[in-house]
Amino acid sequence: MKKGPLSAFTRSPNKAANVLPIPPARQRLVIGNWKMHGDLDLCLETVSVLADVVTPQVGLVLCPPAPYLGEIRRLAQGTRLDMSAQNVAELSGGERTGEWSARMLAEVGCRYAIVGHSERRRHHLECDQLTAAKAQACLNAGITPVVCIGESQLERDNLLTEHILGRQLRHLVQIPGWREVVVAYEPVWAIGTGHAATPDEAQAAHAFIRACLAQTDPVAAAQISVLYGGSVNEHNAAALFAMPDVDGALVGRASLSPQALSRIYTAALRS
Ligand SMILES: O=C(CO)COP(=O)(O)O
Repeated sequence: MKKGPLSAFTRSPNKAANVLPIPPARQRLVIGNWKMHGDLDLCLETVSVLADVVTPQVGLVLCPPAPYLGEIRRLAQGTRLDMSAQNVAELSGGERTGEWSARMLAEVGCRYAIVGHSERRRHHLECDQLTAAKAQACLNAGITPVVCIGESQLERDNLLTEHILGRQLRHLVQIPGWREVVVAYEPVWAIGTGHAATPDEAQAAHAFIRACLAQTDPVAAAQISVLYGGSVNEHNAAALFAMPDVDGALVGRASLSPQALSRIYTAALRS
């Protein structure tokens, strides 16, 4: 299904009452999360290198620190590049100095927002409930949340990976709009370490994520995009993208090199 050239939207509707429609192909995405790195020069260089690389087949999303969203928007105008925020408030407004709402992100051209990144969970003590509330706030404003989940090294060592992923997903499926989210499997032990999950490890986790979601809605589970994040680079990307349940990548450090991000994107395009 992932790589089929035809989606349900391009086939003529099947009138037979007892035949399920063919689900649309999953959206494939490469997202470059700069975290708290970058500057105006990187905005210019990244858009210059990537603007002509993007095709409709795979989304390419730049996720700079919030102060640079306006600059990316200006530079990327008229291209197929999309933009994401790294964080968003769960509220639609109010007395919350230093926060911003999903509506504001939508207004300045963000199509996505990352929620529940392990660095937010660790340094800002964000929990599963708050992450789910942020995801719903995004959906209410017409933004697609990229919901990060993943286990720590200690949890992995104690064979708790499935337990942790299951808990994180249980909270997610309680929001009404969960079928519209993008999930990013980001094992904490792989983030910033240079040790990515192997393709088989990523595939096993992604299949488990889909199986968990299928307990609530099998059709939605088959259609949701599940990205892998954690030390993705231009050398390991193609093997990860070859896995049937890996629909793209959330790239950290390597996205600070526009050339590396371009090569990762090209690997996604060829998968
Ligand atoms: O956290 C990540 C992306 O959100 C992954 O970061 P790295 O690619 O630097 O490991």
